[in-house]
Amino acid sequence: MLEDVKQILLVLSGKGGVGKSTVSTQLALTLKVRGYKVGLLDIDLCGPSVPYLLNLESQSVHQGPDGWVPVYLDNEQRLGVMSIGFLLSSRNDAVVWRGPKKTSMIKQFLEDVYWQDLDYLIIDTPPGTSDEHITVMENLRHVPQCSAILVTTPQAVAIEDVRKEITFCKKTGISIFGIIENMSGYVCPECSECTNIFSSGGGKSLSEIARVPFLGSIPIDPRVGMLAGQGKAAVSELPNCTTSKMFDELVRKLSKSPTNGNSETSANEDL
Ligand SMILES: Nc1ncnc2c1ncn2[C@@H]1O[C@H](COP(=O)(O)OP(=O)(O)OP(=O)(O)O)[C@@H](O)[C@H]1O
Repeated sequence: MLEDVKQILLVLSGKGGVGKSTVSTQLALTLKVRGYKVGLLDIDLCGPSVPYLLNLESQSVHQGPDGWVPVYLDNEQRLGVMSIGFLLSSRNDAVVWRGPKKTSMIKQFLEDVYWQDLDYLIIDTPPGTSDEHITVMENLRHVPQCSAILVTTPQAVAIEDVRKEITFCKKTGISIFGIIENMSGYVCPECSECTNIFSSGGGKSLSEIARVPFLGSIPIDPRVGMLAGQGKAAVSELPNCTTSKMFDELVRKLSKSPTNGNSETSANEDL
């Protein structure tokens, strides 16, 4: 079924809490708003946040004749979502599984969801390089239309972790579409002035050293934070903010790159 997907994007980060799920959901929502058919697969088995971010927590998936039917955001059925969160009876339930069970769940997510024809499948991953990553990378490394978007924040420790993620992609043979720096400065909701709280520019510098495309910066914007849990696209609700412009630009870059970023071949091997 993944053969029917035109482009697959793995959203990765070295550290937790850097905004990976926010980037995954806003990218999926932007693609939907701009007319594409999108799937969003949340493979964070221990902390699935996509059902909450898209206000789909009360939904559940069901088995159809062709596989699991994803949960759709609305009746248009242009954004389908799959997450372990839909299989748990309550948000407070914990998944306490050893590696082999996690591996088998991820394989089912990759093989048994009936996505139908998708323009884009976005895969939101847990932080780091865990069992879930290794399984997903093993299954997707030979899929030519798959590439990775790395999310970091400007702090040195997050940049160091994304450096490891670049090495991980190279070792597993996944091409890198580019790096996004999230929480790059704070936008005051009163005057829209941007203040660099954690500094900024680390993601761009790393992209230059690693010879990986830099896709843009997203500031800390409380209005974007408030969209979490509503399932609303920043490009529709806040069309003039920096975040919306970054996502629209990213969608433009993706549409120009029908298969992948081809950046893996030119990425710096000496990180
Ligand atoms: N640019 C931003 N402006 C304001 N708030 C943001 C921004 N990016 C993320 N947030 C907020 O930061 C919190 C963490 O974001 P998110 O859940 O996307 O991170 P994550 O990297 O996916 O975390 P985890 O490691 O738990 O999966 C959320 O409350 C989210 O709304």
